[in-house]
Amino acid sequence: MQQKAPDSVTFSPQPPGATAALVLADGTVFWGKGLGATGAAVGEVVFNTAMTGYQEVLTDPSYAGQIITFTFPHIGNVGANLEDIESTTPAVRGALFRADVTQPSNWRATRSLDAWMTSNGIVGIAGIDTRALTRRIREKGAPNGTIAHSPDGVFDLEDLRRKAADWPGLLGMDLAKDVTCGQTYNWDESLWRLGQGYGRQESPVHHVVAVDYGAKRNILRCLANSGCKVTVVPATTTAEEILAHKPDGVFLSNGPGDPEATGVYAVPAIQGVLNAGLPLFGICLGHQMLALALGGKTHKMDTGHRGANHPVKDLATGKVEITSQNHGFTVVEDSLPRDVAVSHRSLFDGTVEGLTVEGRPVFSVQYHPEASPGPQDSHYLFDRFVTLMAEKKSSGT
Ligand SMILES: NC(=O)CC[C@H](N)C(=O)O
Repeated sequence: MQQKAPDSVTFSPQPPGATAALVLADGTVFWGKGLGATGAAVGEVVFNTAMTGYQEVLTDPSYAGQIITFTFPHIGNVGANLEDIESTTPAVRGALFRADVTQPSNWRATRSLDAWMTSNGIVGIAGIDTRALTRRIREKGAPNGTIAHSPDGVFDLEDLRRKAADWPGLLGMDLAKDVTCGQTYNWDESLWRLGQGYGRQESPVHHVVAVDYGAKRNILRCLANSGCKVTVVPATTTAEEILAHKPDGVFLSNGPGDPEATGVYAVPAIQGVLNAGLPLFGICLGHQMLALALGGKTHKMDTGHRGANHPVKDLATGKVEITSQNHGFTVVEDSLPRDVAVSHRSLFDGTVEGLTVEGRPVFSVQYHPEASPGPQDSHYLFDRFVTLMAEKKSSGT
């Protein structure tokens, strides 16, 4: 959310030993101890309530343009490894922690979180009053802020404040273009992991084209493990190019930024795929852009959903799933055309969490059935997609 810069600000005094600061657009300063990369980065300050999986969270490309406040106080205890990553190049702008990051204690750790953040260019602060910051985000919405780590303890607070105030904010921002893949490739787990054929499907049954708006790896892995050959294509791929791969189904990935902004080029492609009658499955940004392609609207939430314990009701079965979430935009229910039904709903705030389309093999969810991190209650959705592809094939249409 863009904040208007106040005319003059009195900054809170720098405590002795403070080597990092989060400076919000309105001049509020949270002081702490720097870790990870040095320097400054601007972004929207959000919070995530997950108690585990910090490395997956920090590497989720959907966090491009955002600084994450971890509400769970002890982050970094199991260090960092080469496997628990959702992308190779983290897009997050910074990370805020309550407790100091200690030396890792875990057999899988190859380095400390601090060292891993440094080598990945992520600026961090420990010792932040994350409760106060989270309450502020809940009360006033996600502010724009600058995170700065300066080992010599020298800060130009007004410059940092102005950077935050001048940043245009996520509304209207297309960030998928920054995190999508540069070229088409086939998902192959063995390319990503050491060790032979880990999770590999020897004879995939269906061919899925996955449009990468900032896809988390575990989504591609879940598709592959459900029996799919997965061809990953860049965000700007047209409908004709997608259809030229002769897929059995098309998947629309998660991703950062404003769905309307990315939708400028993604929606025409999605509409082309819809017109071809192919089975289609969307997650998070993919869900939001599917809604746009069907004629609906999205809007920015006051407080987004970021965590690993969000209850969602499946309206068809009445079952409640505990879900992993990370989104700041949502589909406007009233904007949906008559043939589009809400299939899932958040039990936190009643917002739309899933869509189905009457008479078409098309569905989407706002949350993350691939978890990473989080519970796997919603994994059945990958099977649902596979079933739609199988039915389409056997109907011969
Ligand atoms: N995880 C996602 O795909 C996020 C979608 C979108 N950028 C949002 O914040 O709502």
